[in-house]
Amino acid sequence: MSAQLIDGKAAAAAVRETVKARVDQRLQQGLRAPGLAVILVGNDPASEVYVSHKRKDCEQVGIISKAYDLPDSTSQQQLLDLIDELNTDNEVDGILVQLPLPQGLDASEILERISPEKDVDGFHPFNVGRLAQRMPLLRPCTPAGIVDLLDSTGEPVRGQHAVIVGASNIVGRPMGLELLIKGCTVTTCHRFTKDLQHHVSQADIVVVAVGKPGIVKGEWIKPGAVVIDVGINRLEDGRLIGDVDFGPAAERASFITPVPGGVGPMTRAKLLENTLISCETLRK
Ligand SMILES: Nc1nc2c(c(=O)[nH]1)N[C@@H](CN(C=O)c1ccc(C(=O)N[C@@H](CCC(=O)O)C(=O)O)cc1)CN2
Repeated sequence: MSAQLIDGKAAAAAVRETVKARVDQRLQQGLRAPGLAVILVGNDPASEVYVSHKRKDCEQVGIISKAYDLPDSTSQQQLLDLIDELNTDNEVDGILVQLPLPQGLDASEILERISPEKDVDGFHPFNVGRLAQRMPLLRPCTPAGIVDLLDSTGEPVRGQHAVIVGASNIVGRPMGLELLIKGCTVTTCHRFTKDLQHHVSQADIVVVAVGKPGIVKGEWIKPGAVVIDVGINRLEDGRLIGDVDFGPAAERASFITPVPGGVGPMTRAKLLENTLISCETLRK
């Protein structure tokens, strides 16, 4: 492997430390700790793991997390009512609804019900619109974390050709908006893209967020490119792998994120940062 690994765990630890220092300062000033409501509906095993990690992260930095573990049978109206209640709860700065939601629930309607200033996932159309207009307030956590990881390499980002594989609302689309703000020329590939290899092989920066192991082959990577792998795929033997063929890609890339230990930890750290931003600047 010739690429340097981008250490998401270390970067996330640094973000947590900054958030914790600020929370401690608030407490010393007699201010309340930030509060985050974490809503989990159903029993998707991966979501249960992510939510429990998020709750532990909160504890570590002094954010008060309130747990709402709801059954699979929760109705759209019950979830909307809970969000209405949390929107007016003065001790709640952030509301997070873990995705995916069970079938039958309309995630768009639910996410849009969250007050934009409590939307710590940054998924509300208001926050996406702010990002699109280069005036971000609460930024979607995964793309915001990736920007920090790119900056941490010390490589130039402005003027680079970034190719994003995957056009989801959570990652691909806001990633494009973040990279436009950073001054990249952005290409977004998706399920109808005709020649994925052609686009990926042109990229100085490749961000892959599809959820399909091996969708990007190592030999497609332009020598010296920076590779960011957002995919988290669990194999039958329990191992986690990304969307990119890691070994061959690492032979060609200058920097690459590992899975696990790359983008995932930063996604969680950015949630803490957003909760602090909401508490300190948006809800004062
Ligand atoms: N409401 C949200 N739902 C979902 C989001 C999101 O940002 N907001 N993103 C993903 C899942 N996700 C966060 O919720 C997430 C996934 C993975 C990790 C992570 O730390 N991964 C570790 C490995 C963890 C493991 O052992 O399974 C790593 O990559 O090192 C954090 C957050 C979908 N839903």
